[in-house]
Amino acid sequence: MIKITNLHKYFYKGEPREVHALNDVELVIEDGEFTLLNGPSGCGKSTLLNLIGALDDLSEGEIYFDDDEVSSLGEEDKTTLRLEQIGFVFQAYNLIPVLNVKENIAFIMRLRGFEESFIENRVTELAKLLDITDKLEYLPNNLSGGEQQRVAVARAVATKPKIILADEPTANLDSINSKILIDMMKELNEKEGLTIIFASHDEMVKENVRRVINMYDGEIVDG
Ligand SMILES: Nc1ncnc2c1ncn2[C@@H]1O[C@H](COP(=O)(O)OP(=O)(O)OP(=O)(O)O)[C@@H](O)[C@H]1O
Repeated sequence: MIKITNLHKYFYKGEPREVHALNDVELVIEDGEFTLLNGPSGCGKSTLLNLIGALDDLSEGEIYFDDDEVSSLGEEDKTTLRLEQIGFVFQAYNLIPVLNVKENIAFIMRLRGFEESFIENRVTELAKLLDITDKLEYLPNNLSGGEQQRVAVARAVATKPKIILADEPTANLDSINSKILIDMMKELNEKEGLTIIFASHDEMVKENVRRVINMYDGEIVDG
């Protein structure tokens, strides 16, 4: 469970233009949720996702992963938390261009020292689920955007993290590929019990998630 209490985030753009990007956010996200942070550009979706993912420091408040309060962790523990418990999917795929699809999917598993036999099986399993089995030897540049994003999802879920944070994952995809991606993520959510949190203003995502958290001007309006 993720529990967020009294969360504020300020950015300093040089005095006096201080940005209050998140304003007293209170939120509980249960294990296994398939949830969207929804709202207009600038309302704070990415900021909230980055704080949940321990990619940025909060200004005030607490974010709990079960019993661990994230902001009180040292840098090393935050890195471990990110590596072991969270998978990230970004708008810009962020695949490693010199590694083929198989190596990209295996990347975090290798970083964490997983057994080669586990890695082989997991790559095969995910490639099947995400329909990229015939692309495993390709370099990312030779794939379509939809395929690249599916590789990014496979890489993010490979180590079986508890949570996937997906920031505008469909922003560069057409509607057909967006739907394919969302359906595949839904299947992963159901099959592997992953908690998935999207930040997006894509209607397609909105129509397919189970919970919509509406944000406006740094606040949670409902959801
Ligand atoms: N690094 C930063 N420095 C200064 N201000 C920032 C920074 N990052 C975000 N902001 C500001 O914080 C507010 C929230 O931004 P955020 O990117 O979280 O919104 P968003 O809802 O994700 O928007 P979008 O849908 O356009 O990605 C905005 O006013 C933005 O300009």
